[in-house]
Amino acid sequence: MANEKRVPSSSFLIAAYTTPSLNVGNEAQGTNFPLSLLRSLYLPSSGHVDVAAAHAAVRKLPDVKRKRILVAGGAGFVGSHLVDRLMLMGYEVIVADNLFTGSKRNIEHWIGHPHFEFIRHDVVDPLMVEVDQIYNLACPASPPHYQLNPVKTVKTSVMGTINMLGLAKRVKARFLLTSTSEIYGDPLEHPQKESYWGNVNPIGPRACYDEGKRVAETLTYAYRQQNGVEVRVARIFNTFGPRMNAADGRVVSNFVLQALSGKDITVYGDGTQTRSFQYVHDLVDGLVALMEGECSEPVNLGNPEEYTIQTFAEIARNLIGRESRIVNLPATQDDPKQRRPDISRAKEELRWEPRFSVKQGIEETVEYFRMLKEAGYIK
Ligand SMILES: O=c1ccn([C@@H]2O[C@H](COP(=O)(O)OP(=O)(O)O[C@H]3OC[C@@H](O)[C@H](O)[C@H]3O)[C@@H](O)[C@H]2O)c(=O)[nH]1
Repeated sequence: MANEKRVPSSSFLIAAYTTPSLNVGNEAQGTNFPLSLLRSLYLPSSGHVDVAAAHAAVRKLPDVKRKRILVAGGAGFVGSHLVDRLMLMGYEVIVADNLFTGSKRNIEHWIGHPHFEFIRHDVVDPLMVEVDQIYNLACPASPPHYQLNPVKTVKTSVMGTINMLGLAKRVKARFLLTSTSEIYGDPLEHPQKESYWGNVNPIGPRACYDEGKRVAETLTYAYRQQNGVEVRVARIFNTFGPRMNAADGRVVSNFVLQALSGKDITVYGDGTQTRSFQYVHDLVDGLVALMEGECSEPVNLGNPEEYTIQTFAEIARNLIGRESRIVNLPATQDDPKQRRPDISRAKEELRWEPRFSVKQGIEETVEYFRMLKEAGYIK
């Protein structure tokens, strides 16, 4: 693969990109693939690519095992990585996405594949398709994006989840909700276990997302109880990686892009707030393990490696090796002060835990954004 021959400038990156044997996923769960194969789906290549002629090879499954899977929000950052994995595993995948924060570019390498279908669709409207499983990832997830139109964010979480659950009920599909660590709000318990009920300001600027996802969880268990729908709930902690929207506004893409351009690295507040960051391929492993497994309780999916935002800014600057200054801007309202998942349930029930360190993930992400810049996709 072309990118493995490149010699990136930082010694960290050299180590990461000359390890061709690195795999993602879990062999027993069929999610295992070489990292180099996944990279080939998101690292830009030079020149023009005939996408229809360039589909990656997918596993051949017998008809009875080839599930039909709907991924709502499948053109987004996490959704598109999930789609890659499900396609490579040999399933038939339908992506429904309104392309509000998602992008066709994230899935264009599957367009024209006989196992793949894209529907431009907003989940606030009902959808009827025959499927065996539904992953509901449809919702803006970055704070600046979800706060842009808070009413729409609530509608997407609530009506979108009702529509997807209604579909699951009608076609007897298993349903997975991607919930969030944000349902714990500004947590008074640390680290956060699934049994913690949270500390959410119901009328603050984050409420449209936090409360929207809390109602989505309520709806999920109500459909289970009332209609016998098979449900799964993932509470996703901060996730980063290739295909984050460059204008996303979340901390990892902001810091990496700022450091790559030699601009100021913007820490909101005093930087003592903490987050725990997981690399996107680990999350995808966890989502598939949850969907395929037997656990119907909510499950935290995150990497317990916790950093203050100030330290994280220093890591970004040191890793990328530019002369960026770290500057402190005003804190945002209701910003959670600490966040770290307790992942005992995921370990026990799904046999899942993150395999990428934050450092490895950041190296991969830096390389991704560096290549996007070099290819002229972003400034
Ligand atoms: O440029 C920036 C961006 C962000 N930050 C800070 O970095 C921390 C993380 O902020 P992010 O915007 O990346 O993400 P948050 O943790 O606030 O919310 C996230 O939570 C979990 C997921 O469900 C969602 O992806 C998102 O809502 C916050 O303390 C934020 O104030 C900066 O200091 N500078």
